[in-house]
Amino acid sequence: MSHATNQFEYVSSAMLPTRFGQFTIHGFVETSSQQEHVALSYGEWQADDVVPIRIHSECLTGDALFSTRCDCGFQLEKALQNIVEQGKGVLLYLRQEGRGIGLLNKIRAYKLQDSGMDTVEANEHLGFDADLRDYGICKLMLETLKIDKVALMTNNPKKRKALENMGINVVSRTPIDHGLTLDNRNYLRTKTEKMGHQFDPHLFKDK
Ligand SMILES: Nc1nc2c(ncn2[C@@H]2O[C@H](COP(=O)(O)OP(=O)(O)OP(=O)(O)O)[C@@H](O)[C@H]2O)c(=O)[nH]1
Ligand SMILES: [Zn+2]
Repeated sequence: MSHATNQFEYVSSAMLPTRFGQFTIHGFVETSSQQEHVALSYGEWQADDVVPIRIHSECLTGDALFSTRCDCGFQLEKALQNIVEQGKGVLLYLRQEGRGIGLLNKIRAYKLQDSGMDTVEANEHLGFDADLRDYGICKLMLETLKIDKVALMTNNPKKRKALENMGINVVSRTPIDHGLTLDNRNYLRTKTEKMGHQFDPHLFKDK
């Protein structure tokens, strides 16, 4: 089965047992760039159901290498747990490393942050906007999985807006504020103050 749209294509699905439960992995490709993306689904739903989803942007360091410099790994784990606890849901795992600047540029940006810049200043110093991500593929992913209405796990209002602009019905938003560490406190504070992320400001009160 192959489902083509302008830019994205569904490729194939297979079972994916995980530490959290039995998921199915669905592969998609962005035809112009050949960038590969995946969605992990769990459980079953009817066409009219509100399905919990998490849109997660790739972070090799946080997702796979146990970094505490950001909150990504913690959020990824929590999202999969939440989905299993709710009995159904989908993780859309988008390969937009470093908010779209790529892994090696993220390492360059980290180096600048090591010498005092914040995450936004570092991106700008390298000549990038603070956030280059595109959520267009989510539409095909959700269509392929027969989902119209979603309960979105995020702290980032831009993701909600991106989905709504594509005609997806975002019925609710749940915060996913897990993974505050001493190493990422300033980073999370910058996301809240400069990028509009909806973290509880009390999290950053000086200890
Ligand atoms: N350019 C850059 N990217 C980063 C940095 N730290 C984490 N990232 C990337 O940021 C992306 C995750 O974005 P976040 O801003 O943490 O969170 P979000 O996905 O917008 O929002 P939530 O849904 O609330 O998690 C991943 O692709 C990470 O690789 C950094 O300092 N610089
Ligand atoms: Zn990260």
